Amino acid sequence: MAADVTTTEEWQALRKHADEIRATHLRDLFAGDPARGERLTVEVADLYVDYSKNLVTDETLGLLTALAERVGLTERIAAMFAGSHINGTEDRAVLHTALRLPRDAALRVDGQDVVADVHAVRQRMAEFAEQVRAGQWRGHTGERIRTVVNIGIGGSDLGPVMAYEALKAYRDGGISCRFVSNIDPTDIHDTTADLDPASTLFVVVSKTFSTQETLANAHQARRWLLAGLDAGEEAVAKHFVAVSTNAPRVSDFGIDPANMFGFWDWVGGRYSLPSAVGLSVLLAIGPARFDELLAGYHAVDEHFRTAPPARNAPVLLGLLNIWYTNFLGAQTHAVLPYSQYLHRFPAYLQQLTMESNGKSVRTGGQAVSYDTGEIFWGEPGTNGQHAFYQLLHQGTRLVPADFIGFTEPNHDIGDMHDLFMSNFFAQTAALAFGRTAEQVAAEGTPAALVPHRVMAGNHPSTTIVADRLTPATLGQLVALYEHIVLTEGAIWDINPFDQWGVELGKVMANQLAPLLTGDRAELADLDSSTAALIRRYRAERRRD
Ligand SMILES: O=P(O)(O)OC[C@H]1O[C@H](O)[C@H](O)[C@@H](O)[C@@H]1O
Repeated sequence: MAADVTTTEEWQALRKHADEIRATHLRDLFAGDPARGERLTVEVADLYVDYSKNLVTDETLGLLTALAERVGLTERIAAMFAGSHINGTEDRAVLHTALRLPRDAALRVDGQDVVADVHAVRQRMAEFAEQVRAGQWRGHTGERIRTVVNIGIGGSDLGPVMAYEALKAYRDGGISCRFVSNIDPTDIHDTTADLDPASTLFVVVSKTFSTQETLANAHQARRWLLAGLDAGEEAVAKHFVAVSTNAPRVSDFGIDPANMFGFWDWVGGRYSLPSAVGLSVLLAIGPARFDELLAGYHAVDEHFRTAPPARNAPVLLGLLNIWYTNFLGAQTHAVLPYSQYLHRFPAYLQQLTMESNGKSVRTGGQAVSYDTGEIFWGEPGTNGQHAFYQLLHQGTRLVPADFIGFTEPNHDIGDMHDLFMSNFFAQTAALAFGRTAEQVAAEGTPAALVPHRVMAGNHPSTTIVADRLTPATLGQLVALYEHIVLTEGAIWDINPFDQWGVELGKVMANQLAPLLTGDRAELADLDSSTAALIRRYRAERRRD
């Protein structure tokens, strides 16, 4: 059993060192090292990562990488790539990296040729997508498919919707996508309201094919389709395909297994975008672009697998997050993409990071004695600037922030992109260096206002820049964050690949459902709050 990480000398050294850093300002760190802004950077594939505006010195980075070595991070990375069952509570390998291995790679896990399996599904997906995009696959009435509705939730929704939105500039082939996730009936109602069933294809995505929300939405979609076409069950085959690991349940639903695209239990839902779960994105952008997305992921996988910790971008960024969470007291982490196309990226990262590392039990079953799981949040710039940046600049909390931007816009209009990016560069500089009382006074500010206009600075950020938002750079960004998650999980000695905490709410919702639908009346065994709420609800719904 591994020792509690807080008892290691590396952790203790970092704790002591944190006191020194608290007394240091980024202004001094930059003044003392004119090359800092170029030195504390790392390039990974097409991403330029500048971590110089973080509250660290070379000593901090040395101590953090020593901590990583102490907990065996390098071995853990190797174990993941090799297909060891590092998801201990479910006794599973963790192999989302295998989804993006090139065709000529070799990986056998538990006796299976994983690369051959992955590429066989990719091939079927590509062929299907080409048929739909070319108008060879048509709906029941002979109409071309124009709209794809992805029905799924959690990892079966957030990855596809994020990537579809991010890659809108690469859409071709005449297919647009919509996404239904919530069991709130307004979601499917509004999403289908103006659609023509004859030209609509539903992609039902569920790893387990047992998720209440997804099944309820899929059943409603089927009713909507058959009513709209005035057709019988035979129409389903041309308008429904499934993505799942569970073939029997897919066929129970009435989808022909020939129209199912599989994946494997070694792909966690929140890591599943590069599997068949990305089918709706593939339908929108085509197989060649989808391959570029996966190649982008793979480039960062290779970097993570082979680069030494001190030059390894996901390792460095993961360790910085540990530094802020466990030594400097940060509670949250802002992610601020300067790209409107990345507007769902923070929501996607919330599941990736918080469902992965929101754990309080170590791999061996002991309770943790330290904070885990950062709280990720954010909005695209510049919208965030006019909303919550005030707190980042002058509030009392430490909020490390990731700024993500692109040199070239997807649509170049006048000087708008230059104006946009001037905000991007200005914000990280303003956060880091602020404005002193002397500077504010020298501008002629009335004395009483000076304290209000002082910007303390010293607010840390990391800047990630790529030339352009492309399928490849999107894959690189996602893989970067996936591996940051693994790095943090290794330091915290938790399993980032299970999600037992989501279960209780699901079980209880299933128990309560008959009380709301009127199939069961007895409220006596409920707590008084829940019983009163349901009594009131039922009275309003006139079920009593
Ligand atoms: O893909 P599904 O099996 O339908 O699961 C959808 C989602 O359900 C859950 O509750 C899990 O917490 C998520 O990790 C998962 O992505």
